[in-house]
Formats: sequence, structure tokens, C-alpha cells
Amino acid sequence: MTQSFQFSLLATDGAARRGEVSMPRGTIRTPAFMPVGTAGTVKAMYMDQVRDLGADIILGNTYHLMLRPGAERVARLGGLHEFARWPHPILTDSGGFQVMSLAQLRKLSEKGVTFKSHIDGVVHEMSPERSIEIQGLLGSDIQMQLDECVALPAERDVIERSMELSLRWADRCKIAFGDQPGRAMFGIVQGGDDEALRVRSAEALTGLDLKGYAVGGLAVGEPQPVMLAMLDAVCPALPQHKPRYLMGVGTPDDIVKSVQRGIDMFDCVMPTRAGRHGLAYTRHGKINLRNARHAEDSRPLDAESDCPAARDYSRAYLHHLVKAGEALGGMLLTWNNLSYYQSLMQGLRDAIEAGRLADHAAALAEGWARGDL
Ligand SMILES: C=CCOC(=O)Nc1nc2cc3[nH]c(NC)nc3cc2c(=O)[nH]1
Repeated sequence: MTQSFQFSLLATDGAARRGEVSMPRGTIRTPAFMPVGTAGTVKAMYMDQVRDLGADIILGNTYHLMLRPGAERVARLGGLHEFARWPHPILTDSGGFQVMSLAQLRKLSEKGVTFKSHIDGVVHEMSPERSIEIQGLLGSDIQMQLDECVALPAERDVIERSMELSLRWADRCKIAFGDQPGRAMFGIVQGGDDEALRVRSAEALTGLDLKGYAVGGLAVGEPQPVMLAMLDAVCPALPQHKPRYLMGVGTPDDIVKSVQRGIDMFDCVMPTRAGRHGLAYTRHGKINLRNARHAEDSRPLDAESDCPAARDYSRAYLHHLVKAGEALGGMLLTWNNLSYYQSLMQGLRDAIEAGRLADHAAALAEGWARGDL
């Protein structure tokens, strides 16, 4: 067990990388998918299940946890790992993105963001320094800088000023983070859909010599080709021997294409949120269990899966649970979806090691396109 934060590159296949992030609380096998545990829980899952599916790390959301139950309270109770009974690595976001998407009456200035809680209306000030302090109180292993995710489309000068603000905040977060052995603070590359601004952001953050780099400001509704073009510009401008994290991504197809462009870490609410809404991700593509065509289909989602939720329950039963609004419906589909996402990541890790990622990606896409026979 290491007391430091080390990223090692084990294999490459084109721009794709197979690596490992070793930290005191455990090792993260990359490419990695991080289930989202917003308020200290991966919704509809027990933490043991999340671990058994192969997750090496989960996400916690600073915005939610600072509002309820409160960062100081979590610290008094031993930190988020103890509180939520997840002893492995946790990555927390800085809260900036969620403030801008969830909070009421928010104001952004050089100082930071000021906002009213969507829960009780209390006004909060979140500076880069306070964001890092909160993430430290939670006990986060990988902390994110406070950043601004500019809404697209936007004028180039608006994107530029926003990107430059995030760079100044990255510097302040680095100073606030200080020296926390075994923990890391990641910078966030911004720059909207402008390749030159993206490269400037990546190069400036590289100059801060951070432990890892996230790519933000994407998966906010832009077409996939735009997102991929930004990755083609950004990844070569980032250090080879530091992990790269694409925030909020994505569908299985997004993940495969982003791994092929050099991304190592992902988080997305898709598998968990979709599961609660009756949607199953499988190697044959998506299956909407709300659809009446499943009402008498006695087949499981995937007879060859080693996940009981995919192998042991009929689509008819899942359809019934979803239509009846039964809690077990969301539980089984979340279990299936996270199982599928982790098996997708394991397949990508194996394919990169074997130097056959292109063929593996083609086979995956064929399975999704063939649909559910
Ligand atoms: C855990 C992540 C660390 O988050 C931050 O601290 N800031 C941040 N979060 C984002 C989250 C995103 N989700 C999507 N699509 C679903 N796009 C996103 C973009 C950002 C972003 O530009 N910044």
C-alpha cells in the first residue's frame, strides 16, 4: 500500500492508455468508470454491491453534501468514507458545476460563487479555498478545483474570460490544497468548443504540475463530434504520465470513443439514473422496460451475464416492477447497468493490454447496433 499518489502507464494502444492510479485507500484500474454517489450513496445500491461489480472509486458531490448533512458534520462523524462505509478512493467535485445547474440565485465573481441552497434557501459563499476546505473535511482522496463551466454556445471572448478565471481558480486551489500526501487535486481544462482556448487551458494547467487533469465543459448538450474534437486537441497537450478525467461522460459509445482518444477516468449518472427510470444498458444496446413489448417476454436481459439482475429475472417481471413503480425495479436495473458499465471498462482495459482496441470497439458497436434480437 502506498502512502503517495502514483499513476503508472502499463500499456498503450494508439492514443488509448491502460494504467493504474495507486493511492493509500486503493488502486484505480484505468480506464475507469466512477459510479456517482451524489449525497454519499450510489442510489438504489449497497456499497458492497458497487464494489463487487468492480468499481475502484466512486464520486461524491460537494454541493449536495455541503448543504446536507454539512461538511463539518461529516468530518465530526469521521469523514465520508466512514459515514458511507466506502473505504476505497472517493473523488469529489468542487461543486461549481452543480451550483450553476441546481442552486437558485447564484452569483459568480472573481471571489467565487454565491448561491442560495435549493433545500432551505440559506445563502452560501463558495470560494476556491472554501471548496478545497469542504473536500478536505469530507476526506476526499481526489479533489477538484473550483471551475466555471461556461454554457455553450458562447462568444469566443466569453469562453476565453471564463477559461482564464478557471485558471486563476486552479492556482488558488493548488495553494489551498497545499501538501496532502496520498491525496490529489486535479485541475479542470476549460475552453468551450474552441480548440485553441482548450490547448491554452491544458498547457497552463500543465504548468501548475498537478497530479491529474479533468476535461470539463463537455457533455453539456454538444454533438458528440464536437466533444471528440476537443479531446483530439486537449489530450496531446496534457502530460502523458498523469491521469485524464472526462467529467460527466457518458454513454457506452461516448466512453469507448473517448478512451480511444486518451481519456482514463469517467463519471456519469447515466447508468444509475436511467436504471431508476426503467432503462437497461446491455451489450445489445438499450432496452426500455417500460415498453409493453416486454410484458410477456420470459427472457432475462442477458443470459450470459454474471450479474443476477441481468441473468435471473425475466423482462416481463422487470416490466411489471417498472410499471408498478416498485422499488425493486430501479434496484435491479441500476444493478444491471452498473454491472454492464464495469464489464465495459474491464473489456476496454483487456483490449488495450492486448493491443486489439480497434477490433474490440468495432465488435461493441456491432452488438449495440444489432439491438435486442
Ligand atoms: C465531478 C466533477 C468535478 O466537477 C467540477 O468540480 N466541475 C465541473 N463538473 C462538471 C460536470 C459535468 N457533467 C457534465 N455532463 C453530464 N459536464 C460537466 C462539466 C463539468 C465541468 O466543466 N466542471
